[in-house]
Amino acid sequence: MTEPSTRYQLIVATSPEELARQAAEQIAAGIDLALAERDRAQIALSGGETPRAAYARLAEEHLPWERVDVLLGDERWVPADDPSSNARMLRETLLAHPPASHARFHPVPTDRPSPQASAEAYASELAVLCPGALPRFDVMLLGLGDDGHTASLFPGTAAPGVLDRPVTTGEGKGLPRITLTAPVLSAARRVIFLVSGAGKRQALARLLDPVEPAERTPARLVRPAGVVVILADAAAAADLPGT
Ligand SMILES: O=C(O)[C@H](O)[C@@H](O)[C@H](O)[C@H](O)COP(=O)(O)O
Repeated sequence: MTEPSTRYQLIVATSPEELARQAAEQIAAGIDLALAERDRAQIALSGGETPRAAYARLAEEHLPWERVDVLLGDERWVPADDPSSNARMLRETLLAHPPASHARFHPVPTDRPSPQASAEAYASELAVLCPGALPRFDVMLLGLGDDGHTASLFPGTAAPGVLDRPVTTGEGKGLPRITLTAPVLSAARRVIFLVSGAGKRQALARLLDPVEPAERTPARLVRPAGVVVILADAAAAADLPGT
């Protein structure tokens, strides 16, 4: 039986400021929905460069941030103060000032003796924060690499094929990594891809192509029950029909 096809909602922003605003609004809406039903919300955010402006914009949202658990969808296995650390990027943007700095941040523990030990420690923390067979995040913000990866599920590596645990190790762009696995990305209540730049044009077109194999574009492994929101700028969306 073929998988039911994932439904995508594409929103094309006409400026970097609008892209950041749209992303902040989508994340804030997911948090609001969660907090209307439960005491706390858990969000998983992407690393890389694209989301910086969105996180700076999100930091201004007046939400009950003390009720929000902020985590990362993936992390480079580097010290917390390393320039390539996603945790460092979050501390410089979203978590730099109130009100968002009142959120409870759970960085991937990259201070363990090995990536595997860090992955196990992160999985243990997840089991407490999101109890149940599979951690279910309220919001999952994902980036898209020009090679079709998302989080640290890189094509040609083992990580995209790890389906029996919530966290695994991987490698990408020359760095060892810790990443949530495809089942966790897909279990999220609200999945948002944030994609910017002409360099992502082919990867975005492949992500939206129903016959694109996930082996070549691991971002296609993200198959939530609900609609996947794709926030893109005009440069990334240029090849898409109707844009
Ligand atoms: O740790 C990471 O590198 C990210 O989580 C990764 O999945 C990122 O979202 C994409 O590589 C896009 O990165 P840019 O936004 O820098 O293009």
